[in-house]
Amino acid sequence: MIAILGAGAMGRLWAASLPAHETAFVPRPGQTNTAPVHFHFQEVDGQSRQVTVSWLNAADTPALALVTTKAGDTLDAMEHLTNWLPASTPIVLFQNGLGSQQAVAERWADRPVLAATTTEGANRPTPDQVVHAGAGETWIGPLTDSADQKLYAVVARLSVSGLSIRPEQDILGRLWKKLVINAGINPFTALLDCPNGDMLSTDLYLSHIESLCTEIANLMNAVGRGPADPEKLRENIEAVARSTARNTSSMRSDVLSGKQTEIDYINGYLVRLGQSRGIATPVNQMLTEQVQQLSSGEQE
Ligand SMILES: NC(=O)C1=CN([C@@H]2O[C@H](COP(=O)(O)OP(=O)(O)OC[C@H]3O[C@@H](n4cnc5c(N)ncnc54)[C@H](OP(=O)(O)O)[C@@H]3O)[C@@H](O)[C@H]2O)C=CC1
Ligand SMILES: CC(C)(CO)C(=O)C(=O)O
Repeated sequence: MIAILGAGAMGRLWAASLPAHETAFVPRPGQTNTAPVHFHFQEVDGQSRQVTVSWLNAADTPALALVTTKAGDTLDAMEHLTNWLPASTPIVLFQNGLGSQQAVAERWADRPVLAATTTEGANRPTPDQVVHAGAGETWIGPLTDSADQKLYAVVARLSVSGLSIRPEQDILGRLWKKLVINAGINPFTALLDCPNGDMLSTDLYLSHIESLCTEIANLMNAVGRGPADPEKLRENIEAVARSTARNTSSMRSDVLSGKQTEIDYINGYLVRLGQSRGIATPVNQMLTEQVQQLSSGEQE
């Protein structure tokens, strides 16, 4: 049995892709409605099928747990999850950005905690519909000592889904690469309310991207994630913006649907890191504050 904490787009993608009856969603504390969850799942090729997923019950002892909550919900949600899980059960964190993964790994340092970064794309146009919008790759790697020996078994277990999964010893390195892309695309597209490709020609983007990349490179070099060259970071950001030109970024999508964004774990993480290292991050700070205002409805 694989427990999935977070029955949103990503959690449902995994539930639909793994063998039927092998997964169960973890209920929230005090949740009374434990009727199975039914939803329509649309595959990448456009075919649809009905999926049914049960809720975990007290008698279940999951062999693996996937945590597919948003970054900001993860630490609280994990408190509840760990009551259900044997101490040896591997836990895989799927959050974007950085900060939440390290917080979980520190809090549960004795448990096998792993992190994943994925380029799979899933969305939920209506509550009972999930669309697998794009096939990608998922990289999984250990965050705690006891996760090391579980890595290959976890990858094998999840590969049954048919999704492309690979082991990655330096998962924090991969998360950093994704963080750079998200930090350079997500806040601009949310503030400009535009698809990824359209930000590239805007004044907001053009007047800040050079300084943003310099701030990120300074941080990467300071924390041993270098050598990082601002010009190269910019090229990587722009290559992804062009290859996903018509996409709505997850941050723009969160703002449009009135959800909490993950800005605090993307540019906000970089601001906190800068504060702890004495490195100035004014552009990251400005973007973080503006997106926070946007999603709290304070912006005019
Ligand atoms: N969707 C995608 O294509 C991708 C997503 N990711 C990352 O995966 C993570 C999840 O994303 P996504 O699935 O899109 O987000 P969603 O908002 O669709 O799903 C998150 C789910 O977690 C639930 N949740 C929150 N708190 C708890 C809790 N305490 N206990 C149980 N469930 C809880 C939410 O419930 P409720 O809605 O009721 O609040 C929601 O159903 C994010 O970090 C995202 O960046 C990464 C790459 C691609
Ligand atoms: C790469 C990018 C920017 C694609 O939209 C993404 O990961 C996101 O939207 O969060």
